[in-house]
Amino acid sequence: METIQEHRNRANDYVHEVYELVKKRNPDEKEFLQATREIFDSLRPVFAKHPEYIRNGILERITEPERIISFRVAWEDDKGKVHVNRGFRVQFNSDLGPYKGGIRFHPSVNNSIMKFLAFEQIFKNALTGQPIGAGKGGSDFDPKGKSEREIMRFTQSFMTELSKHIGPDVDVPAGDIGVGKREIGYMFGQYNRLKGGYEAGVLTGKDPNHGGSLGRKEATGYGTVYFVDEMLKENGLSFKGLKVVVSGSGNVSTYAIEKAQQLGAIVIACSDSGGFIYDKKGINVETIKRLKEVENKRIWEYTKEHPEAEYHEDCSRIWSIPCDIALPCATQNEIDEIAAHILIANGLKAIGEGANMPCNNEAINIFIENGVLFAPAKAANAGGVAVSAMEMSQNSMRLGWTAEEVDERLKTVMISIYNSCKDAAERFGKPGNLAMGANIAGFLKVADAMVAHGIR
Ligand SMILES: NC(=O)C1=CN([C@@H]2O[C@H](COP(=O)(O)OP(=O)(O)OC[C@H]3O[C@@H](n4cnc5c(N)ncnc54)[C@H](O)[C@@H]3O)[C@@H](O)[C@H]2O)C=CC1
Ligand SMILES: O=C(O)CCC(=O)C(=O)O
Repeated sequence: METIQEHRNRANDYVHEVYELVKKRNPDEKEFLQATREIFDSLRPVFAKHPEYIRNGILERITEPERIISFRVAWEDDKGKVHVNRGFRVQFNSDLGPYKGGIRFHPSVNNSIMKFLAFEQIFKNALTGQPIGAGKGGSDFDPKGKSEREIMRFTQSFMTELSKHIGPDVDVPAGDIGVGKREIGYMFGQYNRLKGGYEAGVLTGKDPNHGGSLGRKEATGYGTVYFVDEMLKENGLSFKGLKVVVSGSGNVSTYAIEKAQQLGAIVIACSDSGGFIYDKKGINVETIKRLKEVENKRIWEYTKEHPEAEYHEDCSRIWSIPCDIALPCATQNEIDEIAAHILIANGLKAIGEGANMPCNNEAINIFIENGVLFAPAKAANAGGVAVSAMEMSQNSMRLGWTAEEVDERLKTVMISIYNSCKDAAERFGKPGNLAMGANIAGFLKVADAMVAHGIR
């Protein structure tokens, strides 16, 4: 009989050994290594209790994508000049369903960023309880400054290659940074043109007037706020009257601002990659929607209509504004240890990750050690992909649910994810640590499926 200590030692050795292997195999992929490190640190108690996962090589397998597709995307600009970008789709894990995850168009896109995003998606998608595997894709194409027609031509060229690798039961992409319902519309049109039919379930995040689900646009931001609200309630707090800072002003940020305001919060700041606005009376979210969704303008233009608001360059300084709740909803690694210390010194009570991996691992530890309520991305931003899975269901059934019905289902999913994280954290000896709870609860679901499906 092995002692508990022997189980622990074996689990630690296993985690250490596999992490070294992952590092050796992916030496230059810093975002991917950051994401795997964060998961690995949470899973030690799981391997101490479940040696069968060690026997089945789950960590070795779950950190290697099932498939990575990388391809050339050539397109012509309005002046007839030819450009070449690189396209990616990382099909990471299909043990729970078809690969599912967004497409990002941003100049920073590379193998490491695609892999970290697809890896995070494994655990997030498992937490939703819906039958979806994990993937992510994108291109280093920069949509900034491109004309409508250039975006259409690029997107069609991107889909011409991607279409060979996706399908409603194979891989179902959606939007992410730089990809909204316009780009999804062009991709959907091109996919169906190439296939010679109409496969509604091949993409989600479509326009609700053309095969999409009501409520998908709002789902990630609303879902983040529902999750944080549940966490606040459990700790005797609520959004009412609290000051909130939200980074970004895109899809996730806008609807996080809207829902936080509906719950009584005063949202005092938001940003874009150029800088941030500070409006101490509260941001006018309708102005943000018009500026960003309709007019495609920069955030500083807000101050033209709201002269009481201040604009500051350097978006990273948004975290020096004193607030009770921070909702980072823009991009990865926007909060480091310095920003974390500033937020805490200014009285931060809670943080909800709307973006993927917006806090680095040091910042997460600092928040948790200092008693800040921490809602981790894999759980808190899962509302978007959860409603995407609902869009897939509606497409299969060839019917559409009302916005109220989708919102009710979203709320139920977010509360259920909260409870799964809370229960897993308690069961594995770290009550209240939702980051660890999310990693463990998501992992257990996928690991059991991987054992059941055999070594492959
Ligand atoms: N769209 C979705 O349903 C989901 C998105 N996410 C994540 O949420 C984050 C935001 O995605 P979306 O809102 O869809 O993208 P988006 O393209 O609609 O908006 C991104 C926003 O962030 C701003 N931004 C970019 N870099 C910035 C920086 N360094 N500092 C401040 N602002 C910056 C942009 O100007 C823009 O306002 C990403 O991490 C994405 O992976 C996560 C789950 C689902
Ligand atoms: O809705 C989806 O399929 C993808 C959402 C996504 O990319 C994410 O959760 O990060």
